[in-house]
Amino acid sequence: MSMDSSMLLALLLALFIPILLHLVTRRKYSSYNLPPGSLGFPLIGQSISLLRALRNNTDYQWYQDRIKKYGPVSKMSVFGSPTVLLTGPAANHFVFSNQDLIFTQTKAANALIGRSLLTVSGEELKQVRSAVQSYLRPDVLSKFIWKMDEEVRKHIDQNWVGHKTVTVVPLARRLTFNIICSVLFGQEAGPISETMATDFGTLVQATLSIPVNIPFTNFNKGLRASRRIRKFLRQIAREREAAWKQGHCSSADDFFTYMFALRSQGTHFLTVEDIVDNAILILGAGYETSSVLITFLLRYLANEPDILGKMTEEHEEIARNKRPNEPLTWDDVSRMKYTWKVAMETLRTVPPIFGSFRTTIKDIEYQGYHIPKGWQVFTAQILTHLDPKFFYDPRKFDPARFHNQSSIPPYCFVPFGGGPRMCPGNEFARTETLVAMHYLVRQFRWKLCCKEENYRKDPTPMPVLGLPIELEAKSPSECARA
Ligand code: HEM
Repeated sequence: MSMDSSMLLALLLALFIPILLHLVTRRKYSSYNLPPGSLGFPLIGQSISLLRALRNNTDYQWYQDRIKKYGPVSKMSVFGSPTVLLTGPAANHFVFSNQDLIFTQTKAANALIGRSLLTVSGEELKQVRSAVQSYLRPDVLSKFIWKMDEEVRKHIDQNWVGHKTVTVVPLARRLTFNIICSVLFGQEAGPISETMATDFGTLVQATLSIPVNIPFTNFNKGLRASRRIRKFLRQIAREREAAWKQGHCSSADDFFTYMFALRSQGTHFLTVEDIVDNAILILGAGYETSSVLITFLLRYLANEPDILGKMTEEHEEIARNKRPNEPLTWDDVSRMKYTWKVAMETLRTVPPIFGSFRTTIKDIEYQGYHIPKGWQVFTAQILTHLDPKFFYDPRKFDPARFHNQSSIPPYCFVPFGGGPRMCPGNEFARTETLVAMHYLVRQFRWKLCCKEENYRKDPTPMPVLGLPIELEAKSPSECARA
């Protein structure tokens, strides 16, 4: 076939496939009132266009263009499935709470993470969710706060002190990974996190890849990393199980022992393999998201001297009541109220997770439109976070808007999602972020090396250069207790 004729064929296919698909869909769902919009090409649909918008950080405009064209409910096709984009707080509530919707995971994530909270359903889901959530609840976390404190100080001493410039993204990732390993694995967390850090980066990177196992693809690298992580954690879990059975460790020591103790009480029936898979989920879900928050806090604060000043005062006041080197307590963290408002404003403007996907388990209706069984529904957090109806002057970075949180209508501020699948790690993220900020703002001043550094969402937000900053250590009298 000549070049011209193959191009002609490609052009004809490009024209006719969407038309054909449109006719097939129309026929199959002739009695349905489907939302407006187009499903685009089979499999690809609007995925490339949405991913490109995320990468260029133009996703808000991308959604707005759709809303202008089709209204607040529209159909499209992303990540291999017909999908309905729903917008606004009522849509957030619907997606987070409707019982006919189940959590959607990419096929790649399923293969990489295994049989976790994300893949089970019914009674088993309730049991696993409650077990995982109970390990991350405030009264358990309050016992681990000294570990977070220790990890933050060690990290700062090793990676920040004595440096004139640092690149924040890799350091924030390393810090949050070390903290989560320390809280999940207890005493021997150091070598565990050393061994798994690189493989986890590869695994997380592969969760949105095309799930075809061809050598050297991201998916293939992710699978190999996931196998190594699983083998390593399985070995540790087995050792902990044996130690626990012999009474050599207690349920308060680490996540594995805690899960074995719950199992012995009949709270859940997970195998060692399942417990390992859930540990992989918690690690994967927890470290990158929190590192985004710390990164963007540092980015905003570099340009907001008044906000940084108020925050520093809050931390100095807390430090004044402590002995030198005394670790932070739960009570200290509860007093970091202004800092958490600054963090919430950061989460509003740069939510680490771009949206929530669910899959319908039967035909459902939303605002008069039918959404067939097996389709996805999707909401993007940024749509309510940047809507001037809910947040006055939404592009302005203004933590004061969180002074009166009851003025924010329900389901408008949803960085941690909502409903029964709301992030169980929200308190964990809050605590580690506040501990990290306590030591950073008291020990350093910093300037952005590149004032106009853009960021992309890949799919988590990330400054394109990794946020290099110039550091200046505060004098000992300025940070006597840090
Ligand atoms: C700033 C940090 C964080 C943000 C913004 C965040 C955000 C989210 C969101 C939006 C969801 C729900 C997604 C949906 O509804 O589709 C979620 C789920 C989840 N998060 Fe987080 N997260 C953060 C930190 C953490 C941490 C530190 C952990 C663990 C220690 C964690 C563990 C999880 C788990 C296990 C799920 C799945 C829950 C389920 O399927 O029921 N997250 N997170």
